[in-house]
Amino acid sequence: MKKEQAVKIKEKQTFPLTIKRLGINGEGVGYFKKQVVFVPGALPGEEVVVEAVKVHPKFAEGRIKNIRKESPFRVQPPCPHYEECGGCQLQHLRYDKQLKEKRDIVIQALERHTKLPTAELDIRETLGMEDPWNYRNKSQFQVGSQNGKVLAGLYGLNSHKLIHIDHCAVQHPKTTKATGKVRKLIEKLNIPIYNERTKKGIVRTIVTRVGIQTGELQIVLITTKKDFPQKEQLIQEIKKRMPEVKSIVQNINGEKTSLIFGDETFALEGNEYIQETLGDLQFELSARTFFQLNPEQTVKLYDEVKQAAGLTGTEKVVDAYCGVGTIGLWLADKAGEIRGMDVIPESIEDAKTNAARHGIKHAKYVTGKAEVVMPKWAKEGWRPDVVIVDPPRTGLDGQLLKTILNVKPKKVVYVSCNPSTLAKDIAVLADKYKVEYLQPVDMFPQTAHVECVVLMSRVEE
Ligand SMILES: C[S@@+](CC[C@H](N)C(=O)[O-])C[C@H]1O[C@@H](n2cnc3c(N)ncnc32)[C@H](O)[C@@H]1O
Repeated sequence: MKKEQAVKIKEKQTFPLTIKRLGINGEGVGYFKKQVVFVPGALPGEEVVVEAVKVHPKFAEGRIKNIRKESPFRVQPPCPHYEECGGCQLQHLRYDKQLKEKRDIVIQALERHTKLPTAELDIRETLGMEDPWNYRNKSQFQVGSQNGKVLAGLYGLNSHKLIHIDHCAVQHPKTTKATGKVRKLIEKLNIPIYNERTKKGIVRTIVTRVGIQTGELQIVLITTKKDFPQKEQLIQEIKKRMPEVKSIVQNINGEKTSLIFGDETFALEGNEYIQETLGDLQFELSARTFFQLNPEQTVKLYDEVKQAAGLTGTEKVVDAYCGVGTIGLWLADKAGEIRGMDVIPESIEDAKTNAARHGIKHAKYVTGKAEVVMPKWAKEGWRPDVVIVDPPRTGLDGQLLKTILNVKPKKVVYVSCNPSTLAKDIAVLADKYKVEYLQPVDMFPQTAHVECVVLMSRVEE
């Protein structure tokens, strides 16, 4: 029998659509004459009229023209920048439903990339927040100027238009307040702002991180050059007006790049780091180091990792992609030995300091790529019992997956911030590792992001 051909949607075509689910980026997903259509802002169960704005060979992107039947879970987004900003994708969905949809996003990724029977898997309810706002401990606001005014904020959704932000619904208010004060000082002192178009000027980005428990603030000025007019004045003014700032740091990025940080970082005033507390542990955080953005949820995430690892006090543990060593140190009282690695040298320095200050002697940290360091340890005959991985969104490198399969740890605990790469990596390990359970954790309420802790145990041979 001849296969039915999908009808091609045309650009600007308008058609009705029933939204079936949310896609990985939080967009509504529906099917029009067998073609998949992604519609930002549309919610499952809604009947919408959409206009096709872009047609690709395998899918189309649509824009809501009107909503014929609204989801009962649709709510008014509280943030005035929500429509144009693009930092959050789900503010228009009631929070308890966000948690359910995030679990569904994980299930969809597993169905797409693995052969696992998702209906039989233990996929737990997403762990959410009591108060899912103002949780982000770090802001990275681009700086721009308009009619002599200095602006600081984020680039708009799919655009290079800078959205000036004074209040952000998911940022901790201390970060936005501090950024606002620094922005005003830069304006007052007439310090040249970097222009994205002409590639001229000095100040590119203001990064502000707060220790939510300690109250300490760090300001990082990312500039194209080391020296600039009124630099000393700016430092003195920040010191005078913002006593809670414990660290003023400069990072130089003179490249024509969209990367935020350059390679050179140094303190201008105070320490190079701030301190933050998680549970009973204290951490030093340098400017370029990764530290979880939502400390309240981080405690839940790390407790889940600890429970999944199920250590008894003797095990050799790898904390791969360790950042400043947080996960390994969280588990240290139950581990025989911990080895961690990260590509950022400052993170490894912080990890060593953090271990030393807690008197943890059985943790060792090295700078390097997980996919290089793990095979080296294996070659030296060091075999871990438990491997914890917490990679960036790109997931695990093929070489690391191979090494895990070769060294045969009893357990792999996978902490993932991207369900697609998580599912692809699970598929590679699936013959030798049984997925015991998946625990989604909501580290980023109001966005489509979902974190997951997965326990996999080695199948007996
Ligand atoms: C999601 S963060 C996790 C950090 C840490 N586990 C935590 O909870 O704070 C990922 C970390 O992986 C590091 N990284 C990126 N690529 C890497 C690689 N190939 N090998 C080792 N570390 C890497 C980054 O510098 C970052 O610190």
